[in-house]
Parts: sequence; structure tokens; C-alpha cells
Amino acid sequence: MNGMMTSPLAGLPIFRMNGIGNEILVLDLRRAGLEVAPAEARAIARAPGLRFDQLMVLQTPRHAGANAFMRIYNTDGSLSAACGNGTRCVAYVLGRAGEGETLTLETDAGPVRTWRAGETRFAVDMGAPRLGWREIPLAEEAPDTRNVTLAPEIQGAPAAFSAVNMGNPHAVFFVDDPLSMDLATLGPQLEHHKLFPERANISFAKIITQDEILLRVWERGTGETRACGSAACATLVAAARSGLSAREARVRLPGGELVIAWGADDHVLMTGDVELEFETALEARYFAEPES
Ligand SMILES: N[C@H](CCC[C@H](N)C(=O)O)C(=O)O
Repeated sequence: MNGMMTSPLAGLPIFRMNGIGNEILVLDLRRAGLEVAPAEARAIARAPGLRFDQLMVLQTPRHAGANAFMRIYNTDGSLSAACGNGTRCVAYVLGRAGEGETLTLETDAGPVRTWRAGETRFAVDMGAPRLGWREIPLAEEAPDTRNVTLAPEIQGAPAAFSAVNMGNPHAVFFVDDPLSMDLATLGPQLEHHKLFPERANISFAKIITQDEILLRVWERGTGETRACGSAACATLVAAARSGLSAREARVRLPGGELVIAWGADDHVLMTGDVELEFETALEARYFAEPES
């Protein structure tokens, strides 16, 4: 049963945004009191002109003092507990509606704080990274998650990686030339590697200097994107832990640049631009077609 004849979401307003090229939709369901089913998320991902890397769905907060609870969908309908660029886009939308310059947004990985840092610049506190192998999670014990052997190995992929959980699982491969990596081939194999029981977001990073990193990302549940904020955080943490970078660096992605800072309080802050592309409404026809 894949076909949906209609959806109560039809007619609701939705914001198309991007966080340095990471394509984000923001759908505020707090007032409507509705939820999004995975099949509805996939239908929106297929909608002409709407497609997204992440769909940020806002729901009534669970705790007093928070502005919203965020459910974060990938294009395959799977959920993520963290999305840095999407969170910064949500801050833009709610800030524009007068909800404040600093917001608290709840996720399945805990609350995140986000605030305006300039005209179209927003920052988010992604919290502390989790670095134990069970917390990533990895399927097998790894005594040092800075350097995990990729076993079984995959042709064309480096032999080892760093593992970091930023609310979601990340594997960071340091390579000589991220631009030459065949992500379309390597991405799916690594995302689904048996070491990752919850799959993983896959980063290919090159250290340019102590405070500049070049990065390309294959995202769990979505594929290659022009930017991934939590991956930029995971990469900075992996680099700093291994002495490859400072604890603050600029991370350059195909869609733009983020400043990532891993503070003395262990929290990781991300700052960068967001852009509102357009506001539209969900159409009934998006939900009418059965999934092939
Ligand atoms: N683009 C997002 C992360 C999406 C992660 C998602 N693909 C997953 O963990 O399943 C970001 O800016 O942090």
C-alpha cells in the first residue's frame, strides 16, 4: 500500500531555503497539530521544484521554554536527529515571524540553541560530540574512534576513518583530493557498510591549513549534498582530535563555507549563511501519485 490519494498537508505553507547550498524545506505544523508520514516526506521530495535534502517539520515543543520540536526527514523518508543547516534555516523562518533572535529547538538528540549572527547569518550550538564506539554507533568495538579500520575494505576508499556522533552518525575519511573521489559509487557502499548499524553520513575531507578544511559529503538517506553542517562539525572534531587542525576552522563545502568552533565547554558551534528561496503551499497532487 504505497498510494496516497490525499493528505491533510495539502494547502499548508512551506518555505524553500538553503543553508550554503544544503536544500532545506521548513514546514511548521505546530498550529495544524499534524504529523508527516515517511511516505508523505518522500512524496514532497519528488514534487517538481520542491525537492529537498532535508525536510524540517516543526511540532509542538515537549518542554516549556522551547520554541518547537523538530522532526528531520531525509529524501528517502528516514529520520535524522540532527541537521545543522536545517536548524539554522528554521531560526531564520521563526526569527522573521517574530519568535526571537535566540531559539531553542528540540530534537530526538536533545535541545539545540540557535541564534542570528548577522543579516542572513545564523549560528547553532550542536552540543558535545559523542565519541565512544557504542555511541557512534559502530557494530564492532573500536578502542580509538579517531582511527577505525574499515573492514571489510572497500575498493577506492581509504583503509581507515574517524567516527563522530553529532546527534547523527558520521564517518570522516581524510583524503588527498576530495574533488576526485567517486562519491556516487563509494557513498552508498560506505553509508551501508556493516560497521554502521544505523548507517552513516560519509565525509571526504582534506586539511588545507590548521584552520581551513575542504569537504565533500555523502549524506545518509539523501546522497551527495552541496553542504552538510553536522558533517562539517564531525570533520572539525575528527581533525582537531587527531592534531590535524585547530579547534576552530573554516570548512569549505561545494555550496559555501561554515565556521566551526569546538569550544572549551566541549560544545560545537556552527555559523554560516542561509537563504530563503521562496514560500509556497503544498499541493494535493504531490500526494496523489503512487510511489513506483
Ligand atoms: N544536512 C544536515 C545533516 C543531515 C544528516 C542526515 N543525512 C542523517 O544523519 O541522516 C546538516 O546540515 O547537518
